[in-house]
Amino acid sequence: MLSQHDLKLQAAEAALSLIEPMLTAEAVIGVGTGSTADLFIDGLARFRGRFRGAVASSERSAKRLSDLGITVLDLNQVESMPVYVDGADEINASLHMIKGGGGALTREKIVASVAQKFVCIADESKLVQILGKFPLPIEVLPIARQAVARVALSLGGMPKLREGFVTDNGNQILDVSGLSITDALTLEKQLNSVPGVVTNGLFAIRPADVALLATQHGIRRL
Ligand SMILES: O=C(CO)[C@H](O)[C@H](O)COP(=O)(O)O
Repeated sequence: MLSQHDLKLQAAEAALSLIEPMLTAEAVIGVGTGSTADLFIDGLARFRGRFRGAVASSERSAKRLSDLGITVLDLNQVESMPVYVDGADEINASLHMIKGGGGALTREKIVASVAQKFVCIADESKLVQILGKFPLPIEVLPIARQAVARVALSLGGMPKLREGFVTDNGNQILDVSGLSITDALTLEKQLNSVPGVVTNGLFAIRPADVALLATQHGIRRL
């Protein structure tokens, strides 16, 4: 029986096999945040020198990349990226996701938006029919915390401030539980239109292109 760590490693290795042909001297790889992304970063170090560098979606991933000798580029230095690889907290069959369990949702969304392909890596437990069991993170400007919380309540959610947590952008996170998200695209747009919301953790406007989900019997590709 494979542990969750083994499954995450399996997904990370599957992504490395998928992206290996994209590693050229000019290629910049977009790299996500979280325990599965960490395993991807560790494996990416094997290919150091075969690609230009990486753009990270968090300070944490940037440090891990540079500690392993991978060049970390600022997104402003990069025009295009063949691929962005990241984990998810939940993913559905439409490849819509909830992300931001690690608090890096805004930079994740920005880096993913520049990449040609978004590869989601996760263990199969992240696959759900309906998004929303995992509390939806919303990054908010501190001044807007209560105002955004009231909007979340009006939508049927239960917002909770992520205590003692500050994002890489200096903002706060509300984790909203109790939402049954049947139309992720509409909710993503609706929440992003609330003043003070930096972004929310729904990835439906820009879903994944491929999901590599590790199971006890190998990789399931969606
Ligand atoms: O969105 C994220 C971080 O903001 C992560 O991708 C998500 O939380 C999954 O993390 P893990 O790979 O540790 O399960």
